[in-house]
Amino acid sequence: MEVAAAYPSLSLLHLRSRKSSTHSSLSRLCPYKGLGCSAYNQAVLRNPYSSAQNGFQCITRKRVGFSWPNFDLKLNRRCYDIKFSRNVVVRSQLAGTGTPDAAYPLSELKLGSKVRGICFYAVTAVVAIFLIVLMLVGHPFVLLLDRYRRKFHHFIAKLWATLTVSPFLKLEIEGLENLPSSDTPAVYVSNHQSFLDIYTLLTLGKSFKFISKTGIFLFPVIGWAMSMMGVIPLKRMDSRSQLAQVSALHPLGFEIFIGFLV
Ligand SMILES: CCCCCCCCCCCCCCCC(=O)OC[C@@H](O)COP(=O)(O)O
Repeated sequence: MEVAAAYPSLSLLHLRSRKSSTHSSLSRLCPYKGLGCSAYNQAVLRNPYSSAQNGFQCITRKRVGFSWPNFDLKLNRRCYDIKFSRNVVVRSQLAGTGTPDAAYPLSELKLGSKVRGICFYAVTAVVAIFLIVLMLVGHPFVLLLDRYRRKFHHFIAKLWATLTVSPFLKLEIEGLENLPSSDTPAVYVSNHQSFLDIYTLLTLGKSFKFISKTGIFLFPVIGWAMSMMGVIPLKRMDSRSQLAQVSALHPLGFEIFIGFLV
C-alpha cells in the first residue's frame, strides 16, 4: 500500500505487513524527490516496494455462490435457493502473483481468519460507540474553538484506529520526519488497497481532510464521526461536486487525503 504526500517535494509512504502476509501495516516512508505526475509515476515504478514491481494485487472480483434462506409461502416450507452471488474482493500487496486466480472465496478462508475478521469488526464497533460520545460532547467546543482543523476529533479518531488495530497488527512507522509539518498544505494520495489504509493513516494523528464517497456517510456512528471531523463528501460520478468540494477547503490550507483504487 502506498501513500504519496505531494507538497514541494514528493514522498511515498508505504503501508506493509510486518510479520504476516495477510494484513498491511504502516511501515516505510521513502522520500522521493520529483515534481508532477510523471515524477510520481516514476517514483512508484522505481520503488522496490511498488505495486508494479511486486505485482501486488487489485484482484478482480470473483463471484462466489451464496445461499440465502427464502420462504415459500404457498407451501409453507423453508427452502434454500441460490438467490444471489456475492462479490468477494481480496486485495493484498503481499498475497501472491497478482493474477485473478489468486483471489479466493470467503468460504475458503480459514476459520482462524474468519474469527479474526469478526473480532476486528466487533472491536472497531464497540470502540466507536464509546468514542462517538466524546466526539458529540466535544463537538460544540470544536466548532467554537477549532472549526477548521478539528484536532480534537482527529485525536479521537486516532484513538479509535489505534485501539482497533493494535490487538491485531503491530504497526511500524518509519520516516515520519519526512512528512510535511501540519501547517504545510499537502495532498496525500493512497492507492487504497483496502480500508486498512484509513486506520493506519488515522494513527498518524494528523488532521487530514479525507475525501470520501457520499455513501460512507450513511454508516451509523462512523458516518456521524466523519461529518463531525469535516470529511469532504464526494459524489463520484459528478465532476462538479468534486470541484466544488475541493474548492470549498479553507484558504489557510489543509492536508487532504485521497484514496483511490488501483
Ligand atoms: C468515534 C469513531 C471515529 C471514527 C472516525 C472515522 C474516520 C473515518 C475516515 C473515513 C475516510 C473514508 C475515506 C473513504 C474513501 C473512499 O471513498 O473510498 C472508496 C472506496 O471505499 C471504494 O469504494 P467502492 O469503489 O464503492 O468499492
